[in-house]
Amino acid sequence: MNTNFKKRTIELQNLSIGYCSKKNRKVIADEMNCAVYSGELTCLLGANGVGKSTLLRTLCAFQPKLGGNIMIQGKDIATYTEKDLAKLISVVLTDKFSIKNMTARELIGLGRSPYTGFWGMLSKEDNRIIDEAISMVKIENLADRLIDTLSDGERQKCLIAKALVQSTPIILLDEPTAFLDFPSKVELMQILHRLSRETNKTIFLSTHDLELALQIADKIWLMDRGDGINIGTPEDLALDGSLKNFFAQKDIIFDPKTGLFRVENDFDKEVKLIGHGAVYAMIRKALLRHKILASRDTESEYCITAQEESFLLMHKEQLLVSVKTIEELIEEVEKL
Ligand SMILES: Nc1ncnc2c1ncn2[C@@H]1O[C@H](COP(=O)(O)OP(=O)(O)OP(=O)(O)O)[C@@H](O)[C@H]1O
Repeated sequence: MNTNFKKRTIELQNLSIGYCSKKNRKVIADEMNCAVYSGELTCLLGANGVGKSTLLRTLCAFQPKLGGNIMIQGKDIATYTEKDLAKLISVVLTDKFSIKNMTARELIGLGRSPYTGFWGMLSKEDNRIIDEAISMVKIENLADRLIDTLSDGERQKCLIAKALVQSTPIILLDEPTAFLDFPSKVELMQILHRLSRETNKTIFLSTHDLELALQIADKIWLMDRGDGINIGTPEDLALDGSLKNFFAQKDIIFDPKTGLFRVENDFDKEVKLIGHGAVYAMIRKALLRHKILASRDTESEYCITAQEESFLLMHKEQLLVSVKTIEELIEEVEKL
């Protein structure tokens, strides 16, 4: 992809975000200087309460900034009218809402209102765009259902389709994968990634689905209360140690070799494991979960040999037992 094509569509200049009441000024994050680019899927990661939703709400002007500037396509956000902004930025937030007597298709159709006016009739072209979004998010079966009869995940998909029909160059989403089952999470992230590539849209979303974000996002924003915002490709952040430090927590290890997180178990038994491929990896994984370290490098009197159709448990040279499943193997090793 031609990188010149990427533009700084959202720019944070010395931005300070938070909440202000008559008595109180609560700064959530400040001195933010960074940009979100078009043609990229950018994922915002951070602990609960760090300010991800606050940042997203501030970037779409749903709540006032405390200081600094937000530039959208090179112009201060304050200079846009509400109507202009609706043609520039579509937003999916996490706020719960209740709508009676409206079908999913009608709700999605509201995404066209910047072009039709709220009560405006949908044109043939509007309906084509709505059909396209419904098929992109794969909710054809929900289109005629009433919104308040849908599950949280189904509703979330409708809101995403509504954002898509708004046909804006920028889409902001607050935890869009939160209510989705795993295949739907993967599918949605892939749709958003593809959309950013194919249509050069700027897509910026917050998520707690770390592994998915690390695999699919072009850029990651790590938001931290103390260290501010650290930005890079998932791979740069892995190599420079940022991810490791960011998630440094007891029992969670970021493995830069695989680029994945793993749960670090203490173990209280060690067994030598001979085998290879998926069987080796699965036995090792299952035993680790049971606090038993098993690897080819382990020194132990006990040894498991993974064969084609059975697993042999040996003590020195003597066969103790031969079993067929990992479940049986775990039972036997736990007896040692
Ligand atoms: N209306 C409000 N007034 C004052 N403080 C608020 C308000 N809304 C949120 N906060 C506080 O601002 C901080 C950031 O909240 P925010 O919802 O942005 O975090 P988040 O990173 O999105 O968290 P999560 O991952 O749990 O959704 C939190 O400490 C929260 O309690």
